[in-house]
Formats: sequence, C-alpha cells, structure tokens
Amino acid sequence: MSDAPLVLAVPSKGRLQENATAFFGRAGLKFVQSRGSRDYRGTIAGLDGAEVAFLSASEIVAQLASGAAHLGITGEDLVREQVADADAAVELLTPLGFGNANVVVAVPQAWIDVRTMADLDDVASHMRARQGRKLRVATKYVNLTRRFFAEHGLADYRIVESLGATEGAPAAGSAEIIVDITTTGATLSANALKILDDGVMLSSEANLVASVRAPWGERAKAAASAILSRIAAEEEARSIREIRARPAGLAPAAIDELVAGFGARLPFGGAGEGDVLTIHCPDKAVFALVEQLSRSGADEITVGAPAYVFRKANPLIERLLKRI
Ligand SMILES: Nc1ncnc2c1ncn2[C@@H]1O[C@H](COP(=O)(O)OP(=O)(O)OP(=O)(O)O)[C@@H](O)[C@H]1O
Ligand SMILES: O=P(O)(O)OC[C@H]1O[C@H](OP(=O)(O)OP(=O)(O)O)[C@H](O)[C@@H]1O
Ligand SMILES: [Mg+2]
Repeated sequence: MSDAPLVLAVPSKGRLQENATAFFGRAGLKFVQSRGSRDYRGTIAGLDGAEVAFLSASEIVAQLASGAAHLGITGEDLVREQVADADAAVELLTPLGFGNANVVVAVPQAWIDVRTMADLDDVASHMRARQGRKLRVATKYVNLTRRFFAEHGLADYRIVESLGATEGAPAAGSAEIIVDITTTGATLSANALKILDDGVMLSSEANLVASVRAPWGERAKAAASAILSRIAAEEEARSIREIRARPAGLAPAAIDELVAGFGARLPFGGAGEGDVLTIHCPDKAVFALVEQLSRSGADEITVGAPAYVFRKANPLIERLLKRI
C-alpha cells in the first residue's frame, strides 16, 4: 500500500470556497499556499502527510471518484450527478450545514394546471401525440433528471444540455421546462418558473466526502485521523457548554440522574464530596441545569464554551475506516 500523502481537495472559488476555508479554520486546520492564492496546491500548517488541492466543486467530485483525492468538500448534488456508482466510490462523511440548495423540476408559471410530475407526464404525452415531438428539459443535471423522471414513469422527454443560465431556456424557446439548482428561488421567479409540488429531486448541501478508491496508506490514514479528530472536536465543542460547580449535598447517584436528565454528561467522571464537578451540557439545556444545580445548593456555577472537545470515539473516523 502506497505511502503517499493524503490529498485534501477544497473549493478554490465560488460560493463554497469561503465556507469551506472557514470550516477548516475553525477546526484548527489552516491552509498554506506558499506561492500565493493562485497557487492551486498547498499544505496544512503543522500537519505533515497532507497536501491541499484547490479545485472547482465539480473537479473535486471527479478527483474523489477517481481516487486522486482522499478527502474533499463539495456539494451532494454534484456527487449524485457526476458519480454513477456514488455509494461505492465515495463516503459522505458528514453534511456541513452550508451550500444548501435543492435540485428541482421547474415549469412555466403560466402552466397553471400543471402541478405534479403526473400532470407533466400528461403534457409530455399530449405533446408527443399532437405535435409529434418530445418535451424538452434544459439542465446540467442529466443523470439526476434521467433517474428522477424514470422513477416517475415519465419517458416522453428529451434533455437539452444547459451549462449556465438554465432558467432562461424556456423563454428563449430552447426548452419547455428545466431541472436546476435553487436556493432562494429568486432566479426561478425572475424567469416566471415554478417548482412542481413533487418536483424536488434532491435537497443538497456541502459534505465532507471521502474517496474509497484513493491510496489509503498509513501516512494518509494518520493524516486523515488528525484532520477528522480536529473536525469532530470542533463540532462537539460547538454543540455543548461546559458547566463547573460544587454541587453541595447531592449524592453521586443523584448527580448522575440529574445530569442524564438534561442529556448532559460528566467528561471527567463524578466528583468526590466537595470537589468541583465538570458537566458538558447541550447548549439549549444550560440554564435549566444551572437552576437545578443552584436549587440543590451549589454556590458558584460557571458556564464556559470549550474550543475543542476531543473524545475517544470519533464517528467520522469510524465511518471512514469501515470503507477503506
Ligand atoms: N444557489 C446555488 N446555485 C448553485 N450552486 C449552489 C447554490 N447553493 C449552493 N450551491 C452549491 O454550490 C455548488 C456550485 O458551487 P459554485 O457555484 O461555487 O460552483 P462554481 O464555481 O459556480 O462551478 P459551477 O460553475 O460548475 O457551478 C453547487 O453544486 C451546490 O452544491
Ligand atoms: O435560487 P437562487 O438563489 O436564485 O440560486 C439559483 C441560481 O444560482 C446558481 O447560479 P450561479 O450564480 O452559481 O451561476 P452558474 O449557474 O453559472 O453556476 C444556479 O445555477 C441558479 O441559477
Ligand atoms: Mg455556480
């Protein structure tokens, strides 16, 4: 097995780039581009065994599918569109909470009685019977469209490939309907288009994606573990608050019950009589737990927000190791 360094592919431009860089920055993974920002290769400060490739969202998918990159950040829509055997070729390790968009079937607003894929099938059949031609669908999501239309038993259509400004195709007369990605819906409504009631084929967001086919030698695995443990530690820290208190007059069993009742945990175990207790509590339960501790006799209670919480179990690493 090769001892190649891990290749981490991150978006070099566009709407995903900023969020992706910030995401890794929060996890303590700072990218270094020694020859300036137009240098499409880089490293991660302080982390040997890893290289960074700065690519477009689409190219990241291609490199993950081929194994040229081990880990990457890109949109699920592109993974599902570009990789026929996506579930075999890659593992979506975790959604990242940004780059949200839906891939949708949109038709002219003027088609007032066309609300579902079944209505669209009727339109397609009528067009075929009356005009002897197929319904034209403008899209850059050819595979997603074919799969979705097949699932809905819609065959009387043909795809008109469109690589940008797809929403303009019906008004320009180059297609009747479209399949495209949308976030706010502004571009669709600006082009007098509406989404079918059952026309959302995929709710996509940016994901941290691992390549099954990449050369996972010891060096790449070690770098992946370092990266994924920092990512998991930052995610865990973001979801909790750290409460410190000296719970006077509570027996250990009562403390365990109290903590568990709020979905909290004792990362360093229980405290002896009079010792300070450390509790990691879900953000939304903090004040309720503080009031309970206060009622049980705790004098001083502090609440903090740790930057990282490193735990032995790391679901991201476990998911990766199961696939490579
Ligand atoms: N409203 C949106 N429109 C397009 N992409 C979006 C939107 N919201 C989130 N995304 C995500 O961003 C990805 C495209 O990102 P971006 O626009 O940065 O790529 P790009 O650099 O424009 O490349 P391309 O021209 O191939 O889209 C989409 O595949 C999707 O995952
Ligand atoms: O629902 P909305 O918020 O209106 O966003 C959807 C639009 O944004 C994207 O275009 P982009 O600006 O990325 O240009 P592109 O299509 O060339 O990538 C996408 O292709 C849609 O046209
Ligand atoms: Mg774009």
